[in-house]
Amino acid sequence: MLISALNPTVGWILTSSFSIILAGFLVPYFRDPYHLRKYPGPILAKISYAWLLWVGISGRRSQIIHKIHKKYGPIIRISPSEISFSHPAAYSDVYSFGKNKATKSTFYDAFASIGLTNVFTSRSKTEHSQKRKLLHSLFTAEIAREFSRRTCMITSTLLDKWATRHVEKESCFDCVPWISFLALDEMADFVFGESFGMVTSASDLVPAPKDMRLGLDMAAPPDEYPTQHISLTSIVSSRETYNYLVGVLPPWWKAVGRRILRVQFQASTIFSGFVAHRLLQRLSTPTEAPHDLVGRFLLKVDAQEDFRPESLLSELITILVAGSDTTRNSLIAAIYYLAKSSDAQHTLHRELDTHMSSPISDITIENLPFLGACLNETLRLFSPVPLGLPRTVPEEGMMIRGEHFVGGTTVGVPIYTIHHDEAVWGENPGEFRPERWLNDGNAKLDFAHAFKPFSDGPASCIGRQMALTQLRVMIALVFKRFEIHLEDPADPLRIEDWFVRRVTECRIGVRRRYIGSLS
Ligand code: HEM
Repeated sequence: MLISALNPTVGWILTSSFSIILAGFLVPYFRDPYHLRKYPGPILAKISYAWLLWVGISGRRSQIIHKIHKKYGPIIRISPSEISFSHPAAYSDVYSFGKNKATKSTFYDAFASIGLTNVFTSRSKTEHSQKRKLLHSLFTAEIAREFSRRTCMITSTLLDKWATRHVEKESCFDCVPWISFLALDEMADFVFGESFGMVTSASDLVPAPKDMRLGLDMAAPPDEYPTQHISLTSIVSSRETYNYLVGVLPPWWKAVGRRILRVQFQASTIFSGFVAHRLLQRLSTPTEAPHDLVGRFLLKVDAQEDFRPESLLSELITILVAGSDTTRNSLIAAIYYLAKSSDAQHTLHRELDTHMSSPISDITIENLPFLGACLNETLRLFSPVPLGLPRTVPEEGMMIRGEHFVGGTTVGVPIYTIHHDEAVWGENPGEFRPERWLNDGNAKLDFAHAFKPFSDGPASCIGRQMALTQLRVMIALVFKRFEIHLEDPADPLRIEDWFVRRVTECRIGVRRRYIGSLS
């Protein structure tokens, strides 16, 4: 009003701009192309993608969506085109195998590295199942068991370092960087047959090509171009932040997001160049009986003429991150919960002392009930991948929880929310209670329908066996060797929510229980 009175032209421009912007939000809302107007949700979420973006940026998406479900009910609208379901029964409707099931949404496009799709980013069902078939035999339970010996070795090196640096000095420390080194080293060993050496050097600085375009040139000899040292853990974190935030944006805003998040986008290129460099080094040292993923992959595709190293590179970029980020944060969470609950830690100590042999045997580790219960409870309570993995309803539409959704609608069931459902887990789903997983002989435990840390169906986690074996071994080794306490028992676990929940700090103290290393 004031501006109009002062200058009618400025006032007119402002009023018109405001009306156009408002119409831009309200016209799609009233046109309702996805027939979602009847579903409740925050008003801003119904008319604009800004709400979901804000929730993403806040780093608290899982808690906010969980709260919104409590407020508005089991089926809510979280963006103009997206619906979230909180009932565990919706999980199989959305994600299980089936003819007319939903496919991955455009959210996954942001995760495509070097311009090529991989098993994680393929949205076409046919392409996804081809890629999945090719990788399937590289992730068997047998391979996971074999790899557990390497996990033992690398973990024991880390625990030796803790013993000399922190037990002797009785000092508390942040275990996050250490466990980041451990998880990345293990994944490097699994993929390339050799760790990045981060645990040994107690540093995340690794050599990468100075010019990433050269690194990505699969024809360039890897040892002939100049390198620089990069901080691998910060590069991986920046890359994940970028992928997640650009992923949340609607397709026509993704280009803008890429410009705004230039620095994080660069991290993505640097990481791709680094992995390409490692892959080229690995390809230049052939082995006859390979025990790494690259070697096994090459044996498989040997007969195929159309093999391109770039397509293997694209898979490796994803596997290295998917396999390290998830296990790293899960292990830190397990350490935190056990350090906080002295009863649970003592029960675990007793079980490990009674049954765990040295050298560590895979079979004993697999059959330790309390260890298994601690791991399940961590994966439930922490929920390493917390969000409703976004799926697009196929053209012909689909039924979810008895409701029909039209083609193009995005749907998801937040894993964090079903992991905290009071109807399944009881009154205090926010508590760490490993006992809930132990059958006392009376109750029949039936949590499978509401326990989905690795998701379900054709795109569920391919590394599930690997992750479970690795985590069991690492938790067992850590607690066989040390008694762990939190520096400040009142400290909450500091978490940021991205695609994978990220622990930002966890300060602990360690006391020796066992002299020598178990490897
Ligand atoms: C605690 C550890 C882990 C958790 C909680 C976890 C969780 C998940 C989840 C929920 C998905 C589905 C994602 C989606 O549909 O968008 C997934 C997919 C995937 N995970 Fe894991 N993961 C873990 C460890 C691993 C490991 C160790 C590897 C590899 C070594 C791995 C490799 C993958 C790959 C390649 C996919 C894509 C599969 C596909 O789309 O077909 N993950 N993971």
